[in-house]
Amino acid sequence: MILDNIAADTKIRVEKAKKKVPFSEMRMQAHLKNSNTGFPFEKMLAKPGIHYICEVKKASPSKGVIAEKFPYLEIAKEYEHAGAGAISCLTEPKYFQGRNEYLMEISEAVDIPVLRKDFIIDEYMIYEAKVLGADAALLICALLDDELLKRYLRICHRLGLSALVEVHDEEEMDRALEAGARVIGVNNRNLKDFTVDIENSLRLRNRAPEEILFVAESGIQTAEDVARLRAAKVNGVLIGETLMRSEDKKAALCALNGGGL
Ligand SMILES: O=P(O)(O)OC[C@@H](O)[C@@H](O)c1c[nH]c2ccccc12
Repeated sequence: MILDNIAADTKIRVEKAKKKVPFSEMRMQAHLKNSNTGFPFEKMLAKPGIHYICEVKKASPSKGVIAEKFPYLEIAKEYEHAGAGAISCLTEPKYFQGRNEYLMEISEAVDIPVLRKDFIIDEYMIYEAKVLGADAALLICALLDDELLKRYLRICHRLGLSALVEVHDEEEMDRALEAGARVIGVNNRNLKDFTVDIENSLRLRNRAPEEILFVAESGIQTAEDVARLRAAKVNGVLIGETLMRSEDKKAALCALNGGGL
């Protein structure tokens, strides 16, 4: 499966990174940063209504290159001005053409929380996320066993980073809850065949208790999609491709929100 290949490549990437900045050094740098953040990503999602996590993504394994022109800083600022609640920034280089620098520069340039979107398979990447300026990091349930998931959640929270724990089905949802996830994202994209179905989020919504912040991810294209998720009391929607392909991000976000934001 694609996820196995990405995980294998990510492992090689992390080993290389550790040669430049060793683990102990990265961890120390992360601990030098302020951990008393108040978790702005979670605070934003906890406000009433539905919130938009807008993704800065050049390419993906399912779609190839999405944005030939990729002025990532401008895109991030446009999202912020359009009313985004947070920005999701891909840092995976091979499959998504992301870069750590994008995250670092974007987090400097905007005032809203920034999520590191990557395939975290080593705690080094959590410390790195903190050093790069992230407010939140994605933890993909399918890549981590129960023990690691718990451990990585604890590391995130100690650093003042929120963790968006990504699940695909009931079993992973239960694992995420058991591990102590405070924010759960349901990915509507099936990573085996790349089909997307927002029913996945709608179906899993009620399996998480009220106090858990809930994000619907992937394949969100229309105001009707957002309206259905809003009605299901989803706290946030993570949208990439639809916005990346829109010339006018503000107009696109307004339209998705049903006419205004
Ligand atoms: O472009 P879309 O279909 O709106 O999807 C955004 C986001 O959900 C998707 O990029 C994503 C969801 N989970 C991921 C994990 C890794 C990389 C990317 C992702």
